[in-house]
Amino acid sequence: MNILDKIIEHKWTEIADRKAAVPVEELRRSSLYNRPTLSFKKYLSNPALSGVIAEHKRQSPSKGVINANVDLKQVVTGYQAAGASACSVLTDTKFFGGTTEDLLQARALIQIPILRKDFMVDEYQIEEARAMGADVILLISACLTPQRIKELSEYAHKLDLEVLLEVHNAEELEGNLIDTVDVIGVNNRNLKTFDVSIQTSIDVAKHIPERYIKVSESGIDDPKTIIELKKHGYTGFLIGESFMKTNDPGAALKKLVAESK
Ligand SMILES: O=P(O)(O)OC[C@@H](O)[C@@H](O)c1c[nH]c2ccccc12
Repeated sequence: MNILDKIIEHKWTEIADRKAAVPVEELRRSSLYNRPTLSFKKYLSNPALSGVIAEHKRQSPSKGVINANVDLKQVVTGYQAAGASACSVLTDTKFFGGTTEDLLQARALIQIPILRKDFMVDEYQIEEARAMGADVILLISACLTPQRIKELSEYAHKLDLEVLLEVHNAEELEGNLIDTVDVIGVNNRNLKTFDVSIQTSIDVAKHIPERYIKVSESGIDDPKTIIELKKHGYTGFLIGESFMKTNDPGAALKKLVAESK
């Protein structure tokens, strides 16, 4: 079993436990559930912002512990102050060391869109994302059928959440270009093997229709890479590790953005 299969297998157990602990009606009663959401697309296309979706990530299955002493407040407020277009917060606990509490805390601290970064396979998780104060969810093509991507993204839209569709190749893109998907992200990291190559974004770029904002995800740590990706039409950059491994992630973002202009 590859790592993605293991994560998804565990997700179903986690979802069953969470549904039993907190019924969906209770999620819908939470104070953040009806807040007006922020448009991820709008923030990503604001030229006054950097295009960076800056990620809060303590650990990952591929890198182990990235930063054991992170202070979430310093990280997310630093990202916002440095011009992040949005913030991505990992909420998966078992594999990434994130929590629901992380997203709730981030929501209370920043005013830019927040992506709930998790492995979404069930509508209940979208309800949770709404109740946590997220604005956008991630749907990963590598672990969903086109039919499920359609259903989950329509569900997200009904709750006023936008959708970042993650693909890793042109085949995954095909059949998933539906109206309720808002932004296309190309993951440079293969979630089954952990291989990282920026070439993935370059290869897939030409298959993405013009109407979508293009985001390149993972393994970005160098201004030259951003400059190269921009040439291929990318205006969004999802970056975690290279910021999180420093003791001042906001400053690292500011430096990378300044150098890639
Ligand atoms: O830390 P990096 O290499 O900058 O990558 C960030 C982000 O792209 C990565 O965390 C990610 C992209 N897609 C995912 C899906 C699940 C978990 C994590 C991810």
